[in-house]
Amino acid sequence: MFTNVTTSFWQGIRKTNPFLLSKSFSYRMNHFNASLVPKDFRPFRIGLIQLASTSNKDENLKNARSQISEAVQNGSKMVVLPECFNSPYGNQYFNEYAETIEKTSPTYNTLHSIAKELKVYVFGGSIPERKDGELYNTSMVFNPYGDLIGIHRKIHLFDVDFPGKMTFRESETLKSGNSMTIVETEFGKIGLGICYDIRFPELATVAARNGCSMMIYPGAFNLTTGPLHWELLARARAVDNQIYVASCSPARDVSATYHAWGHSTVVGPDGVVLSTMDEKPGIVYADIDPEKMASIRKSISLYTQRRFDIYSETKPLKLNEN
Ligand SMILES: NC(=O)CC(=O)C(=O)O
Repeated sequence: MFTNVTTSFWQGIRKTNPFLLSKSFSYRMNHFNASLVPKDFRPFRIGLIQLASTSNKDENLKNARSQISEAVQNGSKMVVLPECFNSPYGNQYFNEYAETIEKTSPTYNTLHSIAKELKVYVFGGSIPERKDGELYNTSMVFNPYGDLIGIHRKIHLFDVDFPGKMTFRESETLKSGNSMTIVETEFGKIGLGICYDIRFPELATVAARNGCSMMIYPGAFNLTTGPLHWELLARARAVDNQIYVASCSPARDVSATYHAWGHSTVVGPDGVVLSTMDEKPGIVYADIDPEKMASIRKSISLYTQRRFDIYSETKPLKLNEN
């Protein structure tokens, strides 16, 4: 009843103000809890491309194009590719496959043209990037006009040691990025991290406090860390911040030197897995809905209950030196 009265009041006003005829305005007017979500957040479908990456870059780029095309035909307005989607993942490959980020480079050129032709936001997984004599693990984001609207260089490098199981030291070949990345889209602001970045909750929290409705993480966990933490971390970042989280992995290739976990996943702002899959090639779809975020934020009001007076100051942990 209350909603009807409000709606007819605004319908009268809209006749006199063209701005109020905008899609954006009517979406917000019809959504009772819109004040609980970032003001630019709109509904859309996302498609995570769990690509079967090989050692053949041209083949990977062709395959990415055909999978993105399928995702767009199925209604995706935003697509995500996996970490190192156009090369094998490993220190021994980064230098050979690295590209500079410029219009003539094969991956830039392909992602730019896919985005433009298919009119879709492309979160281009990541590639080994060469810049000023250094190598980075870098993600490019293109809007539906084909413009490059974001570059994220993996901040936290994957240096881990599980004795007898797996050891990986990205820092042997890569340099770490030095800045956070938030891209502005017509569906709202999206924060971007690459794989190991998901383990650092501050990144997602700062992005969420800066108006991001979603974090996207191209990633390639493995058969040791995947079953342990892949889903847990995506759900944790979502529930901590009451935002959407999407993690996009390559499909598993048991003939490669690194075996990706797969299981690309989208988690809702309530921490529940919305959509996921196994380790094979495929596409994970999810409908991203501001109303769902408003609903969980209304039920559990973390945003008004935080006690910054108690814990706003954070300092690095001091460990014993010996
Ligand atoms: N590959 C990564 O960067 C991270 C990973 O596999 C993990 O954190 O586990």
